[in-house]
Amino acid sequence: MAKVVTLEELKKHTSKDSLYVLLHEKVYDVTKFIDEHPGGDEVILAEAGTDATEAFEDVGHSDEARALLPDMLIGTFDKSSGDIKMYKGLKQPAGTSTTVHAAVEQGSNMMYFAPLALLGAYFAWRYYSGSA
Ligand code: HEM
Repeated sequence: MAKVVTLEELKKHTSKDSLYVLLHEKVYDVTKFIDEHPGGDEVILAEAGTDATEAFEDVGHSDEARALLPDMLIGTFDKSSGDIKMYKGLKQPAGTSTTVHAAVEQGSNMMYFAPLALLGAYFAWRYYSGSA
């Protein structure tokens, strides 16, 4: 029977000596595979202890790549064992991302506006002090 892996256990296997990867709520032991990974070891190590699903899917791994997974399967991830929302790579609930996006966009508008306002103030000051 497949094992249930907790967040705590996942976080214990984050080095090349023992490395677990979390993909689609399943946990894989990639320790033996890491040196053979065509994408290199660093990209997988960067996802250690977190949810690698989005990184894995963004690459568009082939069916051959996916066929390697069952051999490395340890078990399913216990979602109740940690705050899944803290996970990098997991989709935000609908709405949140647009709110965040808008806030970031507003922030960057301010970044343009602030120097322009200062420049305007400087020229206004020059104009008025020059004519006095
Ligand atoms: C543990 C599960 C993984 C397996 C079995 C796996 C397997 C493979 C395989 C077989 C390839 C060759 C291309 C293909 O067939 O799609 C590949 C490429 C690649 N993988 Fe993974 N991979 C895994 C996880 C990851 C993760 C978590 C990342 C993180 C970003 C990643 C990043 C890449 C990249 C960037 C390439 C492209 C390399 C290139 O074309 O230069 N892989 N992977």
